[in-house]
Amino acid sequence: MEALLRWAAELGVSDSPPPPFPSSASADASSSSPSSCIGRSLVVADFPNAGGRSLAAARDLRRGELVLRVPRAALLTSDRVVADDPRVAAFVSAHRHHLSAVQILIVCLLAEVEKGRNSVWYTYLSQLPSYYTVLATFNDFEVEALQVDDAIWVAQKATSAIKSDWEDATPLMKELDFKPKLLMFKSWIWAFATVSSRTLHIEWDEAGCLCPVGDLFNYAAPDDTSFEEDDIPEAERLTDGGYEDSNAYCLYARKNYKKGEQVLLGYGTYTNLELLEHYGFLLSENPNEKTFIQLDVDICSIGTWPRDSLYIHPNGLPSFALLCALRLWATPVNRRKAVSHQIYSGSMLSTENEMEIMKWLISKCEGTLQQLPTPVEFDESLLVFLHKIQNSTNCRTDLKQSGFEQEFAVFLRFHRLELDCSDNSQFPVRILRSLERWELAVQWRCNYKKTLKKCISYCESLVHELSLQLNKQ
Ligand SMILES: C[S@@+](CC[C@H](N)C(=O)[O-])C[C@H]1O[C@@H](n2cnc3c(N)ncnc32)[C@H](O)[C@@H]1O
Repeated sequence: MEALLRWAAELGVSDSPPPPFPSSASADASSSSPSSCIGRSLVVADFPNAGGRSLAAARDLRRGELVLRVPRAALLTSDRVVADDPRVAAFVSAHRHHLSAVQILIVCLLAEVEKGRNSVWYTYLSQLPSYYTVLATFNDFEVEALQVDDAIWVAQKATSAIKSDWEDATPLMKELDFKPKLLMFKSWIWAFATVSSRTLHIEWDEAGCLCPVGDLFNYAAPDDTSFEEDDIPEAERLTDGGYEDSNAYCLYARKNYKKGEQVLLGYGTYTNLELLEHYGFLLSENPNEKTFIQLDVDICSIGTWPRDSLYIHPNGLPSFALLCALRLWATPVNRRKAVSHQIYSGSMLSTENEMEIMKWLISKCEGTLQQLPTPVEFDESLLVFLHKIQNSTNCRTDLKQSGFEQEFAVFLRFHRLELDCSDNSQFPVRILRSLERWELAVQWRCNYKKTLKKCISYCESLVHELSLQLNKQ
């Protein structure tokens, strides 16, 4: 890490704003060491329960302060790799018409990996994670563990899209004479996940750029109230950053931070499945989470609401659009036109109509939960077990006590492995990584089921209230 921070300093990456007057230059020079690009506003720190390696405030930071500036010379982009290497340029240009911007960036990244120590990006590349947990890395066992059809479909689609991207780009990589290891799908997935989880947006390339040091910020959901944005007028809201006229990527503090606190970026508003797909993690509390249930086509097509607006919020409440669609759907066909203004304004139509849709939602959520192979309580205990077994020094005993011997036997069979923990030996690395992804899948489905349960409770209490009202009438 020190080597990366030194290398980045040489390229002009800095966490201190450029001095406003020449006289302050000496003060700046004394506070930020040339051996590191950070230290004045940020330090590298580990947050084991909040994303691992990241950047923390080196001092109290004020909302809106520039915390990191990464000049264009330090950004790894396709055009930079191509400009530095005429051979790569020639081959890429011959294939550009049939490859996407992301495929080209992946090939450029792998071309730099291929160069090893001869790459100008070697110091940066050496600090990249050696593996990822994005959905496309999930094997069949881990995908099945998601249990919910929609999520399984998203995972399978992600893998097949990446596979077809890899197949399309393979002739170019062969022309570039990549080593057999770098031609493998595994290497492509690694490079894809690097690009997917670490690039920042730039205007001139839709694949984005890899931003050394700037890619060490972990994520917080953008409308997290900790960002203190609620009472700021839209026009004054601060963005996390972007590429600016000053020819540098500039990143700003979105809230006040105390010294030592983790400084977070809002990469965008993602559901947990999207976070898992693009970044390989999920949030136990995600304000942007959307829980979708299977809806008949007559509900989906009843109004003008897009399908992705018909969902359940993390607190169990149906989305505005879902509520409106159900109210309209539960109205007799010949009355629908007459009530449409009420529907679109979001008003309840009648106690009976509201009771009917609440009861429908209860039975839909109950039916969905019943069809899933395991109840939420089982998933919760499985999560405790999976967490424990990954850090276990005595897995045979831990396994016996857990009651998950059967599930674990299926897992081991999938990996064609015999359990041998008699000598307290650790699991092989590939098994530990699979356990990590299995845990993520169970975490995802557990959150899904909890939301459906919350929806049932919410609807039940509303039905109760409404029936009291009906009795009074
Ligand atoms: C841009 S990188 C951030 C730096 C990264 N932690 C590292 O060590 O290089 C994004 C990755 O960090 C991890 N990450 C970011 N925010 C996270 C969070 N809130 N919870 C868990 N993991 C997170 C995920 O693995 C994600 O793909």
